[in-house]
Amino acid sequence: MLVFCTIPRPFKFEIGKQELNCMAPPTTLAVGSLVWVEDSDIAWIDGEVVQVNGEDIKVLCTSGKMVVVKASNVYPKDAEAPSCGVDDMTKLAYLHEPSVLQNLRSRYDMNEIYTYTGNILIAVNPFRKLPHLYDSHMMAQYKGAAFGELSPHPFAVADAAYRLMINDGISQSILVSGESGAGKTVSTKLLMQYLAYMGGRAASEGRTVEQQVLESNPVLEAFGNAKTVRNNNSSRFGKFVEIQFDRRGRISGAAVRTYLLERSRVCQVSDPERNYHCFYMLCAAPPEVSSF
Ligand SMILES: Nc1ncnc2c1ncn2[C@@H]1O[C@H](COP(=O)(O)OP(=O)(O)OP(=O)(O)O)[C@@H](O)[C@H]1O
Repeated sequence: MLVFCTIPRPFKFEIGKQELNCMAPPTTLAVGSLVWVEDSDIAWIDGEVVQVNGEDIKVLCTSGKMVVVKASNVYPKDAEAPSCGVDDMTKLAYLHEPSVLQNLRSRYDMNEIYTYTGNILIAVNPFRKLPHLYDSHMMAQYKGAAFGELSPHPFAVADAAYRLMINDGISQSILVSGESGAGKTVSTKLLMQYLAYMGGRAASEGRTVEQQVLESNPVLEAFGNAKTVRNNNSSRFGKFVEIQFDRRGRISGAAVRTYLLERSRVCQVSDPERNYHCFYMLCAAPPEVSSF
């Protein structure tokens, strides 16, 4: 059995600063060291230490600005980090917030929206369609490939879970987490699409379970999704998707459990947000459907 759980989170950088600091090797700051300092406009900016005066560090930023910051607020920068980033952040010399963000940004600039941190997949929402990433050719490539062998991808996560389930005979779960609009719903659909590909039955066998699960999404979204300031199709409920497989690894059943629907939205919506899609669909439907 495979389950997915989508959990909306408040906006927060996933890996806490403290935790990351612990992972960074101790560094000595000296004149000439390359560092990251916090910036009110662009979050983090890199620069070079030009003066060390006890706890006070003077940094010449790449923007040309000179700042004085406390040594505890300065993070070392890896001068040898590849400009195209790394596909697994455990390869970074420093695993602190600016280094992680810089790596994600470098990859994003090259249309690489997925990055691993060990066996965790980080997805950066591209806010545009990238169909070549998800076609059947791509699914065929990930089928049976060792985790980490190909570029980071939700298909690799789904494939690893599927194979663990088949080989070890133990149920697997995939947790999809992120702030509103991060791409949880899209990622979950991709995972389901891949599992339907792996465990699906031939079209000749009639309307299959995986088809029914994928087709249930628009209905669930009509009643549980709404436009918010962060996302035009925001899920206002948590979702627990369970997919059951038979011994041969073919999908035999599925269950979708929903919880914590934001019920107050039905009677109270603040502009420019909207009520649940189903109400607008009913109003837009031809009279014979809406009077049904
Ligand atoms: N991998 C992707 N490729 C292209 N567009 C994406 C991708 N992921 C997300 N998007 C875009 O971002 C929008 C928001 O994503 P999604 O609805 O999955 O967010 P969410 O995390 O489920 O948000 P919420 O918690 O509000 O429901 C999608 O409607 C889609 O337009």
